[in-house]
Amino acid sequence: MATEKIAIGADQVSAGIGKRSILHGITLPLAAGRWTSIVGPNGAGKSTLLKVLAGLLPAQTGQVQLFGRVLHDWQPRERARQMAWLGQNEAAADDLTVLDVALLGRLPHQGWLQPPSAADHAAAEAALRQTQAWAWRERPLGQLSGGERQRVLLARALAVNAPVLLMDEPLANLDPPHQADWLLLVRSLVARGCTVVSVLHELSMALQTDDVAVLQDGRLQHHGAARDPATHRALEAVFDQRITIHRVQGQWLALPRLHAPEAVV
Ligand SMILES: Nc1ncnc2c1ncn2[C@@H]1O[C@H](COP(=O)(O)OP(=O)(O)OP(=O)(O)O)[C@@H](O)[C@H]1O
Repeated sequence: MATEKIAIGADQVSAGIGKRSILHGITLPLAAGRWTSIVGPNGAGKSTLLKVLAGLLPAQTGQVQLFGRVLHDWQPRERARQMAWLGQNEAAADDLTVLDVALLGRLPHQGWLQPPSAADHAAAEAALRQTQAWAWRERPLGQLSGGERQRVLLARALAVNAPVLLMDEPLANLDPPHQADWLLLVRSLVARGCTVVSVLHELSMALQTDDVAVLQDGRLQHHGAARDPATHRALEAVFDQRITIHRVQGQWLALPRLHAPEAVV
């Protein structure tokens, strides 16, 4: 990894909220053109780490670099063009139409008080088509189901056309076919050089990514290739051996261990 170009990386990052310390000395360089999932038990600090990488929460010590430049040295608009964000349970104005929501992803490309250009409309349309949400473009966001809404918010992030895409629980509310579509979509973005970082609870989905960062109690326990047995052992360990990882029909799957580990023969 040392010779690879790093798109975004945390260097000795510690962070917290109020007086609560959440992340402790995390160093996580993420190579350009790779897809990394951040996984770990509830409360491990996954969302907090993603927010620090996005610059939405300041690091208390250490720093985050985006394409070799410290995050707070970037101009906000310039940074917003480089890095798109899809948060968990994102608030969005329910009376905006689906098309207007997707166009919000184009704000970093627009001049102050400038209306969206033809290029902005084309990018929003392409993003909505990619998530199969174009047919709803005139509908208010508030009238959509949870999964439909998620696909529109994903389109808003895609419309940015940023080289780095950070997503917190992007699969929330998506049905299995749309989860599979999302996997294929992200694969195609990564094939075109995009760097993707996603917090994923669904371990079998996380095992489809290139690399896995395993967090526990605010510390990075492991960072390695999704196919590496050492990564599988790290995952089983942070989940108290309550899951096991198997290869089934060419894919790695995490299965729940239904008996306590000591009872397994
Ligand atoms: N606003 C907040 N104020 C205080 N503590 C917080 C706040 N937000 C999160 N925390 C705490 O920080 C820790 C890490 O939270 P975080 O949301 O990053 O975990 P996570 O790994 O994403 O969890 P989950 O898998 O449950 O989504 C948790 O113990 C949580 O209770």
